[in-house]
Amino acid sequence: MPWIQIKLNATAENAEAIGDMLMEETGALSATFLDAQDTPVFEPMPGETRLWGDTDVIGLYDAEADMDFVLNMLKNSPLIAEDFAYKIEQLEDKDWEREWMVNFHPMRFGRRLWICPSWREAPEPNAVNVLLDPGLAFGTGTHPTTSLCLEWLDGQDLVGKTIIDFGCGSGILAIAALKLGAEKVIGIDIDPQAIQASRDNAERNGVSDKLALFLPQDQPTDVQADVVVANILAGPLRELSPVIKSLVKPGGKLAISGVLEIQAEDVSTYYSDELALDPVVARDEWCRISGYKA
Ligand SMILES: C[S@@+](CC[C@H](N)C(=O)[O-])C[C@H]1O[C@@H](n2cnc3c(N)ncnc32)[C@H](O)[C@@H]1O
Repeated sequence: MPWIQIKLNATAENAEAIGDMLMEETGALSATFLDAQDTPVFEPMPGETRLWGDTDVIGLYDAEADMDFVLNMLKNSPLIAEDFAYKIEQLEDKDWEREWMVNFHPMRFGRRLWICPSWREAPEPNAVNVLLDPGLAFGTGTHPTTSLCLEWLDGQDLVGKTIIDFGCGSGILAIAALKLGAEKVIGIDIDPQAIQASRDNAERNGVSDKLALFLPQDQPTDVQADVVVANILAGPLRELSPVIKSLVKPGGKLAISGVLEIQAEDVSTYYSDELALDPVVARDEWCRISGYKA
């Protein structure tokens, strides 16, 4: 079925009310919010909607909808100025949630490791290939923080090691570690969709028996690993630093990412008391902090 959409500009204060109005009073099938200025909002919690100061609201209708009626309702709404700017567009029918798949290609990280979309052919069948479908979870390798972690993992000797992937998302780092020879990985994530995506991807790669997945409240206590990776954000990395450091065995290694380059010095201070830190590695505006626990 083709669709028709109307896009109008709003603010963080009135965007949600306009979205509700489009759905409740004008018959929109969905209302979505788009940053009008391309300002990044990093990782909302599951179920949380964070809006930008300058937000576009998009109402989606089926192609038969009477857009004159919709416009009339909008013009008479106290939420919207009478001379508001809008754009109406016809959309082709697509699987929108999966649209990003078109641009997801096999990518190499470090020397040995390839991340390949599960629906494409692996270009180097003899390489260490991770077949991935992130589903609705974060982690395809295209984000600099993921690529920094993948390259770091590729540079480690993981054979026979135990790994903890804190904030596992699609399971990309956990599965890469297993394919690089790790004996066992524990993946932890606050998002049940991430746990599901990690489980599906582990199965796809034939490593489910070596990957244990937990929501944080269920994670085993008193575990330690040879290698810990945590690609979350500066806030949780600061807050959870005592926990994350305690997960690293003496003699083990840690890599954290999800940190902006300008936050690196500050975040490092939360880890430098227990780990000998390597030089920070940056890519675009992001970076990786890694270290060794004596
Ligand atoms: C940036 S993604 C990283 C995904 C994947 N590991 C990668 O490197 O691409 C961060 C993941 O951490 C999870 N996360 C955020 N805060 C967390 C917390 N406090 N405990 C566990 N997981 C968390 C998010 O749900 C998300 O799946």
